[in-house]
Amino acid sequence: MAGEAPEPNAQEKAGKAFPVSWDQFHRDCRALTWRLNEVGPFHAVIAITRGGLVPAAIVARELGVRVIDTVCIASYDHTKQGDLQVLKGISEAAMKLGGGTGKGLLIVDDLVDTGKTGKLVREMLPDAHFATVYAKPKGRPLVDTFITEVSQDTWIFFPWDTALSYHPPLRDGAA
Ligand SMILES: O=P(O)(O)OC[C@H]1O[C@H](OP(=O)(O)OP(=O)(O)O)[C@H](O)[C@@H]1O
Ligand SMILES: O=c1[nH]c(=O)c2nc[nH]c2[nH]1
Ligand SMILES: [Mg+2]
Repeated sequence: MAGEAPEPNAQEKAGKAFPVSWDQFHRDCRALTWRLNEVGPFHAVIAITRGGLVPAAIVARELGVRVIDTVCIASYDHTKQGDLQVLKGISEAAMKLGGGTGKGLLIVDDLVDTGKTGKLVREMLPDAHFATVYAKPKGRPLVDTFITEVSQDTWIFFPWDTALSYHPPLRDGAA
C-alpha cells in the first residue's frame, strides 16, 4: 500500500554494529586455525562462497592444506535473506576425498547467523568439520569451531563490504 513503511532488513533489525578490520579478521582467522590444528588433519577445505573464501584462504595457508573447493550459496541480497540458492555444489573430487560423507573435510564460512546456510551444507557433508570465524546464537549449535560470538541483534560488517568514511564528532549527535 502507498505510504506504508518498508519492512526493515536484517541489518536494520540487528541494531548493533560490529565492524571488523582486515587486521582483526586476519587475527581471528589465525586464532581459528590454532583451534582447528587440534582437530585435523584435513584432506581439503570447502569454502562457502563468497564470505567463506577469505577465511578459507587464510586457514588453508596456516594448516598447509592445498586443496580448496567451493560450495556457492546465495541467500542474502545485501541484508535481506531470501530463499537459499545453491549455485554450485561440491566437486566430485572433493566428495571423493571426504569418502562421500565429508569425513576429513573442513567447511569454512565467515559466520553463521540464522544457521540456514550452514544447515544446508552440513546436510551435503554430514561428517565434515564446520568452522566459522563468528557465530550468532541461532546458528551456533551448527558450528563445531568458531572464535567470537556476537548477539543475534548484531550486524557484522566485514572489511570487504566496507570502506573508511567520515564520522561526525559525538557532540554533534553521532552515535
Ligand atoms: O546463517 P545464515 O542466516 O544462513 O547466514 C550466514 C550466511 O550469510 C552470509 O552469506 P550471503 O548469503 O550473504 O552470501 P555471501 O557470502 O556471498 O555474501 C554469510 O557469508 C553466511 O554464508
Ligand atoms: O555481512 C554480514 N553480516 C552479518 O551479520 C550477516 N548475517 C548474515 N549475513 C551477514 N552478512
Ligand atoms: Mg556467505
